[in-house]
Amino acid sequence: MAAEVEAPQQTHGEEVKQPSHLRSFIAGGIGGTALVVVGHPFDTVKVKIQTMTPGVGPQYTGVMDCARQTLAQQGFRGLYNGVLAPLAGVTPMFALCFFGYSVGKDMFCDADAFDPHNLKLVQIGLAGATSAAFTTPLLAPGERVKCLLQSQDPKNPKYSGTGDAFKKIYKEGGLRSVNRGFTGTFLRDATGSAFYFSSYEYLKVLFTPEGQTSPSVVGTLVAGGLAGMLNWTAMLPLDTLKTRLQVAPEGKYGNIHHVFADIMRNEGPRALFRGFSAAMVRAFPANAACFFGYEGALKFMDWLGLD
Ligand SMILES: CC(=O)O[C@H](CC(=O)[O-])C[N+](C)(C)C
Repeated sequence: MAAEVEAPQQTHGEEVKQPSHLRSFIAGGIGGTALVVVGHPFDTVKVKIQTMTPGVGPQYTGVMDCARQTLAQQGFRGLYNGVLAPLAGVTPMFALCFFGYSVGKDMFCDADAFDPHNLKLVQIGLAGATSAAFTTPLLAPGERVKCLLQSQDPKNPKYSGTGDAFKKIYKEGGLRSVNRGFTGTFLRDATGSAFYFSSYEYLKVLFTPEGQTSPSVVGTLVAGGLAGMLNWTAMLPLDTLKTRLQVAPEGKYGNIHHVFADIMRNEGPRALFRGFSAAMVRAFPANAACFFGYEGALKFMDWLGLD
């Protein structure tokens, strides 16, 4: 059942070598750094548009206008405001995510699961979903605080920053409150990661020219970008449920089923996909960069002769 990690696999006469857990961890961290470096300006634009108040402060007509105004007023640095926090959080999170995927391959993938002529996408998807077990304990409390800070009233903020929010939430409801949305975060990421990794492996094979073992740089970028978009398409409804649960006043909802019932009753299913365009605009370039960084790091470790 378990895939022989690092051992070349005989698949229709072709060798498919999977990176070890350690190499996956390192390359995943580098992929995560690339994701933040490329994705952060898109995130800045998204947050500026989301938080724009009609008639008050700067007004933007759309994504391009917001990017243009920010560049004109603050220069390139303006698009990278606040980049250190995601860099510190996302890099280890992606290292754990790719490590978890590697562990998942051992658990769910047959030795020939990566045979390019017969990819076992369900097995690869299960391996991808496994990554959520590794990232959720780190991510869920971070998401709870991030969502509270992003959604609070800027004129009457309850929290002054990340540390303050952690302290106040803990004081109000202990660890249970800090971890509110844990199950939602796990379900969201397990679903997204199943699509993320299985679609990436599929597209990687699709874009690999006959007789070669890997796609071109453009092939890797397109495969990564599309995998990111599919990840977000699959996870967005769960992301909406998780976020609503995490920012709700104490006692409003018991779990994401209650949030789902409430949304269906009062807003309808479209509300589950709110923020879709903003997520897509960021997803392609950010995840293209992520897989470019990941594959590049693996090649670099090969070149250095590191096992
Ligand atoms: C929510 C999230 O972190 O999605 C990742 C891609 C992205 O755009 O940040 C993918 N994954 C869930 C596999 C970490």
